[in-house]
Amino acid sequence: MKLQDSVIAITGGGQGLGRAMAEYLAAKGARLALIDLMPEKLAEAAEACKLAGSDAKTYVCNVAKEEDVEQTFEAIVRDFGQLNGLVNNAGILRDGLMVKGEDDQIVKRMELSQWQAVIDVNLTGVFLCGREASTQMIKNGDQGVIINIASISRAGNMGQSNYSAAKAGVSALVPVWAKELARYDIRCMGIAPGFIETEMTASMKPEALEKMTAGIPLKRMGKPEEIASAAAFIFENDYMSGRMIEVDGALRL
Ligand SMILES: NC(=O)C1=CN([C@@H]2O[C@H](COP(=O)(O)OP(=O)(O)OC[C@H]3O[C@@H](n4cnc5c(N)ncnc54)[C@H](O)[C@@H]3O)[C@@H](O)[C@H]2O)C=CC1
Ligand SMILES: CC(C)c1ccc(C(=O)O)c(O)c1O
Repeated sequence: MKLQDSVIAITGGGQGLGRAMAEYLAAKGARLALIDLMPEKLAEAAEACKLAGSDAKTYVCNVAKEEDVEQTFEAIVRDFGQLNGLVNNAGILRDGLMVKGEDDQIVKRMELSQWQAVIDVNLTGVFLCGREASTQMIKNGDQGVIINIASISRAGNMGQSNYSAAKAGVSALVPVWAKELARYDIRCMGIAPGFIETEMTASMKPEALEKMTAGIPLKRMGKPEEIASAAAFIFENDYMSGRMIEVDGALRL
């Protein structure tokens, strides 16, 4: 798929990896539909896309709410007249051990609400956006690509029952959608990033950062642009579908 003039929706496009992907794809001529909960962050990200040389519109939407997602994707096609890509990137963390022995007691450390919040956004949100984006692409007869952003945590990371389960789930959806949607000229791929430099990691204590990077074979965190260039590669290569690309500096959990 040519990125020039294609219309790509990015969830969680207001900051972090979502914004980095938006700016990168904008510089390659893609037109962006940025979806997020935070209107101020969306406005800043859209401005950055315009500075990068392209068009961007913003949509305030909770990806975990069916009605929000339906209205958003209808609005995107109304505004742009087409939809060629979706990056399912919005995600949250609510880490905690499942249970812990404390004194003589076993304490439940991960609340059901903590589990459900992550499943709602990171798994159900991906399903809802994938379903609505593909519905609009098919209705409109648009060639399309869906990219699910997973994580190396999909392999199972301590303290992340909720997050690992959701990321394993969105990885499993990749071959399912690749098979179901191929007949409509829609491809589906996933990216599983390792530790990437973001505002969150920038605010970590230097000792903690050093300890974390020491465990990465390439001895550094990834850069947001390295995730963005993987996304661009997927959009531009029409024979890629149904697979995960791991961008993690060779780290295995
Ligand atoms: N930063 C990292 O090192 C890694 C990140 N990832 C994944 O990459 C993706 C992006 O991560 P970051 O940029 O670091 O996160 P971030 O927290 O900086 O940005 C996430 C964005 O998603 C939005 N968002 C959250 N819940 C939402 C909802 N219900 N509806 C709409 N928007 C919502 C937030 O407002 C925010 O703008 C996530 O899926 C994360 O799991 C995976 C591996 C490593
Ligand atoms: C444990 C993995 C690599 C990880 C680390 C940090 C974030 C984040 O800040 O959002 C993630 O989403 C992760 O998957």
